[in-house]
Amino acid sequence: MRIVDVREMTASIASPIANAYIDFSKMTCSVVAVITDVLRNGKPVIGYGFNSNGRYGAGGLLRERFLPRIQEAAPETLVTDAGDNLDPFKIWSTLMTNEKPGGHGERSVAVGTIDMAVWDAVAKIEDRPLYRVLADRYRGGVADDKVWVYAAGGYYYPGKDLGALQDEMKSYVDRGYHVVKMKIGAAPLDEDLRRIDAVLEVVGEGARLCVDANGRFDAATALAYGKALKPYGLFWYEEAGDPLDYAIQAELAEHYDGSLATGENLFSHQDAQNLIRYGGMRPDRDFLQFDCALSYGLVEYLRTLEVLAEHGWSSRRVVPHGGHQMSLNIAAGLHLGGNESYPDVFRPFCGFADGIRVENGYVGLPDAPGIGFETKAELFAVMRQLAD
Ligand SMILES: O=C([O-])CC(=O)C(=O)O
Ligand SMILES: [Mg+2]
Repeated sequence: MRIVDVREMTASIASPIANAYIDFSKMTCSVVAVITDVLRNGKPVIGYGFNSNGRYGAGGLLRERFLPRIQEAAPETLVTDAGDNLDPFKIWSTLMTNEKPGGHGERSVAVGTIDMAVWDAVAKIEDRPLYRVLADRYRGGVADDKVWVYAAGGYYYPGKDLGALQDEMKSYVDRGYHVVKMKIGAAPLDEDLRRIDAVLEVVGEGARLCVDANGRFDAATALAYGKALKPYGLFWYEEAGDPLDYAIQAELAEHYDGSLATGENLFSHQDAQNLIRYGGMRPDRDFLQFDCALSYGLVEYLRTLEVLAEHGWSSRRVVPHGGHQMSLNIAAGLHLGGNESYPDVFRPFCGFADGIRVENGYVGLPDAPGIGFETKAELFAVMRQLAD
């Protein structure tokens, strides 16, 4: 078998929401299709991927550098030795030819998007859901049949008052979520505390709420928030300082004894290792949020999980950013702790299979081959444009 074409396009995920660092008024997302010559029901098997959210589409990198490397490679160098399926590891090495180490920048987004499409194709060619493929390859055949998810939202947007924030959070609880997440850091501390109090009126105890500062705070502000948040007993306090400032993270961990979470803006296993070495993260209570789509894909994620294991971290402490079906498959197949979910924001690149409801904070996965994009009509309507 072989790859016959790789295509990309840029889709908009613009909306008026804002976190403490950016608004999403111009946010875009790359979508990639890997088209193979394998036929199912007379149609070619196509793998799809997209680049999660928070980093813009990587169309320039894809068109100028990464897709040509696949197109120019001898087809037999991209498949398994038996020649019966794509080999994500060989494709990854081809993509990374003549790339220096370090300074990971956003090429990791381009590679992560292609990697997602490759794994979708691999599982479709095996005619099985990706999480089952992963469990067989890496976890002795045992997949989790449901994944813990939390509802991420609570953004700032023009005209949004406390009542609207409460309505939003109540609707997540009504839809089966047990834990919700809201943004902090775009307002002064006292106003954020009023927002937190308002959300807790709706969701109940602090253990059902995460807060996310999106890397906005300097050390003093991170600590001041930490002090004010402590009595709430929150589920976690996320990305307080700059994601690459491990000293802030470590200092916060010394003073804040509740759970911390970070990692969505770390894009390689080396960066993950630096966080573990220097960021003061505690394997008994903290959470790691690396997002494969932003960080060189699942091939690299496997290396990241290995590094974590070497440092004594359980894969159950990993709860990826991004709320996408790829991470949901990885969570179920590789025994992560859960996955983010965006019930409402980033449409249509949010949410999971149509018709599978969240129950008591857990969501199941469809039995469809691949990642399951075809089970999410609104998203697949965008992706399939690349097939025509
Ligand atoms: O607002 C964003 O950039 C998304 C984010 O941090 C999250 O989902 O944790
Ligand atoms: Mg975040």
